[in-house]
Amino acid sequence: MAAIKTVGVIGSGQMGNGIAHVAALAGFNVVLYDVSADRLKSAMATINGNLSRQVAKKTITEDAHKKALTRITSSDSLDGLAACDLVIETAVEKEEIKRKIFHDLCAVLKPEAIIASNTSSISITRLAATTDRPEKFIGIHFMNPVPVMELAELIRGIATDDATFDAAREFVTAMGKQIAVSEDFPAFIVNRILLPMINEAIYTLYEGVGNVEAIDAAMKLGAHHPMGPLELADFIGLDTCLSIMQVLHEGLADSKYRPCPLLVKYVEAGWLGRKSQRGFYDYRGDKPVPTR
Ligand SMILES: CC(=O)CC(=O)SCCNC(=O)CCNC(=O)[C@H](O)C(C)(C)COP(=O)(O)OP(=O)(O)OC[C@H]1O[C@@H](n2cnc3c(N)ncnc32)[C@H](O)[C@@H]1OP(=O)(O)O
Ligand SMILES: NC(=O)C1=CN([C@@H]2O[C@H](COP(=O)(O)OP(=O)(O)OC[C@H]3O[C@@H](n4cnc5c(N)ncnc54)[C@H](OP(=O)(O)O)[C@@H]3O)[C@@H](O)[C@H]2O)C=CC1
Repeated sequence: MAAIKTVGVIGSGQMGNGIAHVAALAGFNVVLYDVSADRLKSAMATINGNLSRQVAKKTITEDAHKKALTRITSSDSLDGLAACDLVIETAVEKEEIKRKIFHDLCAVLKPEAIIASNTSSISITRLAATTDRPEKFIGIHFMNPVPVMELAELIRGIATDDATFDAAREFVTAMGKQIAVSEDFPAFIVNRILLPMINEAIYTLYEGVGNVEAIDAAMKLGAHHPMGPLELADFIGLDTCLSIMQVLHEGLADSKYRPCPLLVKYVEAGWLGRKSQRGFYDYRGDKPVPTR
């Protein structure tokens, strides 16, 4: 299989801009695609800001910052991804949206290109089956924030071939990440363990066992988690948390994965966490304020 030089990233939200950032720093050419030009503009500003933060902390040089930015181009048309060797899909965690993206992508992408999904939970085999190349389809699950977290999970679908797996492993290693290989089960490894813990924290709040501050302090100070579970839920995005719990609940058919009704209500209200400035904390002021 030819070496990966140009990487497409679909979706320029927090994961898409993080993957584009780290791939460009690692020397890959990146084409960042999103449906809205405004979204792309704000993603490029975020990448620039995060690179500047690394320069200020002296973890990269100003020259590396400048070169990384020149390697990223943005496109609000899928045609912009035609020449990519690898395309990583990082759009919202909704299966029907991802299926439509893969259908449209296959029409423009060169036949030898690899397609990856950064999905947090959805079956790689099922997503692969919506493409014209299931053997060249793989799950590459980066963690948030991508520039900081050391891990990416690699998930083969039933049809993924060895050449695709090896190329994905080489790419992730070149990005400076460690790999954990997961079988294709709902939510893979990290989220199979992490999300039920977050969902339980929301039940703990729902049942009045503790308030937001007490629950987060308990897990930060009592279990040395870097963020409390409710702060982390806001950081991940409550829509994404709910989608992952729904995939676990439906995929494993066990009531222990039932999404907490309070999580459902927050998502229905459009309170999605940091990205909408309101979740278990209110982010509209100088510092986050617990809401319960
Ligand atoms: C849902 C899924 O599908 C899978 C997932 O990703 S689950 C989520 C997994 N992620 C986690 O669990 C994150 C838990 N939280 C943490 O590890 C830490 O709170 C944190 C690393 C995010 C921030 O750490 P902190 O000490 O509070 O903040 P801070 O000192 O400002 O930052 C530490 C580093 O992270 C960087 N950073 C923080 N937030 C960042 C962001 N959003 N983007 C890029 N870089 C960021 C900082 O630049 C800093 O870098 P250096 O160490 O090189 O100086
Ligand atoms: N958040 C996390 O901690 C992690 C998330 N993931 C996974 O990564 C993916 C993205 O998550 P995240 O970055 O947090 O989500 P965000 O909501 O931050 O970003 C999603 C982006 O996708 C865009 N989008 C929506 N529909 C389309 C489409 N049809 N084509 C292209 N782009 C589209 C959205 O645009 P708009 O807002 O305009 O709709 C938005 O810019 C999900 O599958 C999630 O499960 C994986 C690891 C960690």
